[in-house]
Amino acid sequence: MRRQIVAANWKLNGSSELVQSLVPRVREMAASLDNAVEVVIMPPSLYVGAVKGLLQGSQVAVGAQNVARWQAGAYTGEVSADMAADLGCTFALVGHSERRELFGETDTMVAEKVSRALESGLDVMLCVGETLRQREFGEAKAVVCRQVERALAGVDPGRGEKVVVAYEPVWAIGTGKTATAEDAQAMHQAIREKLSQMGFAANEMSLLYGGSVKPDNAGALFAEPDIDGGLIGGASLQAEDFIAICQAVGS
Ligand SMILES: O=C(CO)COP(=O)(O)O
Repeated sequence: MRRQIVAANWKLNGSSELVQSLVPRVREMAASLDNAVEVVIMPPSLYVGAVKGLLQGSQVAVGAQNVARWQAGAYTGEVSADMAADLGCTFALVGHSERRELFGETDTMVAEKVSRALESGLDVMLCVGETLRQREFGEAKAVVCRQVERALAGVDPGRGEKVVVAYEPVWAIGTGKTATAEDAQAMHQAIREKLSQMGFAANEMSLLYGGSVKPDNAGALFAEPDIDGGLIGGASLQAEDFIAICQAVGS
């Protein structure tokens, strides 16, 4: 059974005040959702404990936006997958394009982080996506499939249920430009084929779309057969918008 998931990536946004005002509203509205969507909040790691505390007894999950390549040691400023799991996270976002571009994360580092997250019992939300230039050169599918292959090369294909892939075209993130539902579907299909070639039970795996998802475009994206939910940046900071996007799954 393919999971339907909508995840909030707060990125470097938030405060104690935002946690206190937003999380209870998401919790309340998630409880009244009439679909089976899994809702995940991924705040900056310093707020994970506070967010988790406000979600006790709720089905809304918490995730880490990033984990270290190491589980412990002299790595100042890092947060490990073990620590995220210890604080009640059930997901780790790995390989976001902002991490790849701004923090120099290579496919090798992404693969190491995938391994650490799985070792810690977390579900991995692996982000992949092409730049505008790569798309214009007709390389989008090759780039994305290579990212999938390299990130998951060390993962036992029998563990596919622990892996979610989020396709986020770099040119659509925070720009207001969304991939058309048809283009996104075509890429999701290519990702599923790649996963299948790698030996994963690809039809059982959940593939999310991210990049300027808003309440007014979520329905069309989620109606596509290979798009199982979304990874939401800006719109996840507004309770109404985020919940409207959650409601668009399966509707
Ligand atoms: O990067 C994203 C989620 O991880 C998408 O961000 P936006 O929804 O702000 O475009």
